[in-house]
Amino acid sequence: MFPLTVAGATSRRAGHQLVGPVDLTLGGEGVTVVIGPNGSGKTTLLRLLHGAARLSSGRLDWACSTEEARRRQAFVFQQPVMMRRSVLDNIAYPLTVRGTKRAAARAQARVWGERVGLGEMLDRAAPVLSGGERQKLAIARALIAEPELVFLDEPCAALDGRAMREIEEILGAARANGTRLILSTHDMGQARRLADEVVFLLKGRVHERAPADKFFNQPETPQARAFLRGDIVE
Ligand SMILES: Nc1ncnc2c1ncn2[C@@H]1O[C@H](COP(=O)(O)OP(=O)(O)OP(=O)(O)O)[C@@H](O)[C@H]1O
Repeated sequence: MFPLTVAGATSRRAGHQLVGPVDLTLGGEGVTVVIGPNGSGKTTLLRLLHGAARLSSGRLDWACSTEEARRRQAFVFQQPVMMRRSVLDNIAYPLTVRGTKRAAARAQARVWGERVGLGEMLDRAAPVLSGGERQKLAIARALIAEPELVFLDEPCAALDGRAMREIEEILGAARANGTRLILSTHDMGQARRLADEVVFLLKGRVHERAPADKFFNQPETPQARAFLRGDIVE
């Protein structure tokens, strides 16, 4: 499915350009972390790449058909939606909608639930989970169908250090397993820990893109330097 080639992509709403034009080529390996100030377009860009937001102009070309690419990717939303069923059934859901028999889907969900540290909670109702537990559920549910690419929009927003560390470990294991990850974060510590490369957005456009080492040690633009210092960048 890779590379994904994005050319002149824009997203407009009610006459306002939210994102773009964006030109990017994304290869099939590693972790891309999208950073930028509030409102710079991180969520919109991830949704555009995933096909969950409409392209107003420009192109988005996968190496395979768009339908095939959609089947091979998953998206973890900032506030994951939980069905009013057990944790186990929520994790199993992507398999059951793909036609896997219920018992097999639940057996596989048990494996993934344990892998993300929810082994003790599989029979609980999903809506009562804490924020960190919900994120773990959402990640297990995203990974269970073994997608090649997973988008995560602020996967650790409002989580404490321990929950963040656990989720980063899960993402590290997915990366080591060959899963391509594209995620947004406000947390520069997390960006440094996870990123192979950084895409820095400003006003809906890619302001700077670089390998993580280069971006964090020698950012090219004054805006990226200011952002990394924690200054207000608009
Ligand atoms: N459905 C929408 N209709 C109109 N404007 C929108 C819509 N969704 C997002 N926007 C606007 O588009 C811009 C980019 O928003 P987006 O949520 O992508 O930014 P972000 O970088 O993810 O922000 P944050 O860091 O605050 O989550 C913002 O100005 C936002 O107000």
